[in-house]
Formats: sequence, C-alpha cells, structure tokens
Amino acid sequence: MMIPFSKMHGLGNDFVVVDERVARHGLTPVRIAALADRHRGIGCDQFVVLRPACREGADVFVRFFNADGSESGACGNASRCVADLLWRGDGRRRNVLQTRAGLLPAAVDEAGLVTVDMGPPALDWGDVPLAEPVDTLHLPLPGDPAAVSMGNPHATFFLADMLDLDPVVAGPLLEHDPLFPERANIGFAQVLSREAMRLRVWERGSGLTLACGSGACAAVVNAVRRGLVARTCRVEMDGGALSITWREEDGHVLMTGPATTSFVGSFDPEAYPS
Ligand SMILES: N[C@H](CCC[C@H](N)C(=O)O)C(=O)O
Repeated sequence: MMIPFSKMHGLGNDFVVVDERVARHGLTPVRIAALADRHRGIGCDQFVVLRPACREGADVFVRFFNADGSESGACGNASRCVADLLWRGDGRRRNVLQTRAGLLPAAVDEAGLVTVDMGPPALDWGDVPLAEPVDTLHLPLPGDPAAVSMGNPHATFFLADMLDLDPVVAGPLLEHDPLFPERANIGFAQVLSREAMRLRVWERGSGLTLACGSGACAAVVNAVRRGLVARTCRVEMDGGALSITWREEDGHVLMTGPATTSFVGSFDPEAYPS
C-alpha cells in the first residue's frame, strides 16, 4: 500500500511529513532511519507523523523522529511546516499543534511566514535533563556552555568566532557526553550584536543541519540569560534566518520564519526494513 507524504523544509532543515496511515505498517526506529536515509530512502533530517489530536483545543498531534529513528519532543522548523500544511489544507491561518512538549499555537501571516509559540524554556538541570545538579547557565564542560530544554535538550556554546570550533568534530562528542543522559542538540553561536547572532547546530540524532528551530530558541534564551542579546534576536543559520522572541510577560518563546513544501510523493513502507 502506498503512503503519501509531503517533503518540506524550514530553511533547509528538511522533513518527510506523513499522516497516521503509515503507523499501521509498523513505524520502527529502523524503518524511520531507512526512510530518512538520503541514498536508499526518501531522505530527511526528521520524519514527522501527524495524527488526530487527543487534547482539547489542539488541531493535530505531531510526533518528530530524527534520522537515526530516535524521537524528539520538539522540532521548531517542522512545527512551522505542519502549521503551513494545515493552513493550506483547511484555510485557517491559526492552528494549535499538540506535541510531546505541549500545545503549540501557530499562525501563518499574510506574507506566508509562520510564527509558533514554542512555550517557555525549562531552565532547571533536571528538566533539560542533565545527569547531575549543576548551574545550567555554566555547565562544567570545556567551553562553558549553557543548557535549556525547549521540549528537547540543548547546549549552547558561545564562540568569539564560528571558526573556532568545527561542529562536525565537536558535535558528536558533545551530543553523547555523559552529562546529557538523553543526549543533546549542540549549538555553536557567535553573537553579532544585541539583536543578532550566527548559529550552527549539531542536532541530536540527525547531525549538522542547515537550520534548527528549537536550537535557535535555546540559543537566544541562553544568550539573554547571559546578558548577551536583547529578548528579540535574529538568528542567522546556514540555511537562513529566524526571528526569536523570549517574551517577558509569560516567558514563552516565539519563533518566526518560513515553511516550504518541496514536493509530494508516495512510498511503500513494506519496501523498507523494520
Ligand atoms: N534533533 C532534535 C529534534 C529536531 C530539532 C530541529 N530540527 C528543530 O527545528 O527544532 C532533537 O532530537 O531534539
């Protein structure tokens, strides 16, 4: 049985988006990794599964799976893509995504840019999570990173120059550091001004991506906590820029940026190992 999918991306961070029909064929980590494979499968950074919402006030339940088959509670760029997909489907510019990290209100503006309320960051060590009670603003690691959770774990390193560290070399080691019992997404940031930063992210389970939405949120939260940037900051990544605001009134983090459908297709799940 062929399953339809939408191939989408947020600033080059790319996704295969399917609905729950795929789940009937057994969606194992092995099969997700095979589908995400860029040579033998469809290829993507994350595999996104839509199901009917089961919480009051939500329009859809979204699950995010990394290219290695692991599940994440949050994916900012994919959340914008799902909001865009819903708008194109039902004509409603405002929708609410149910995720493992909570209910995320989303809105598509007249220019087609999507804003997702990513909710409040979790700042306590136990919520990131970390393996021991430490100050999340200054982790006991070389490079003195800060850590938060945006529904998924992030560590942010602030570099004088982006060229000081190669994410492809440092990223995998840090992703698997014992301080991160659930691994972590590793951000490498260079503050450019009070209103702008450069960021590259080695993503847990997917490697270096062209953009990372939750990583951009985490980097701005960590930079504000350190007094490095204002609460609204432009985050410039290899694939493009997002606008992030850590709202003072309620502590929620708003992320605004584009969402793009590259193509649609279909695949036979049984053709992939499970
Ligand atoms: N690799 C992340 C999930 C995807 C995050 C990223 N693609 C985004 O846009 O937020 C994790 O395992 O927590």
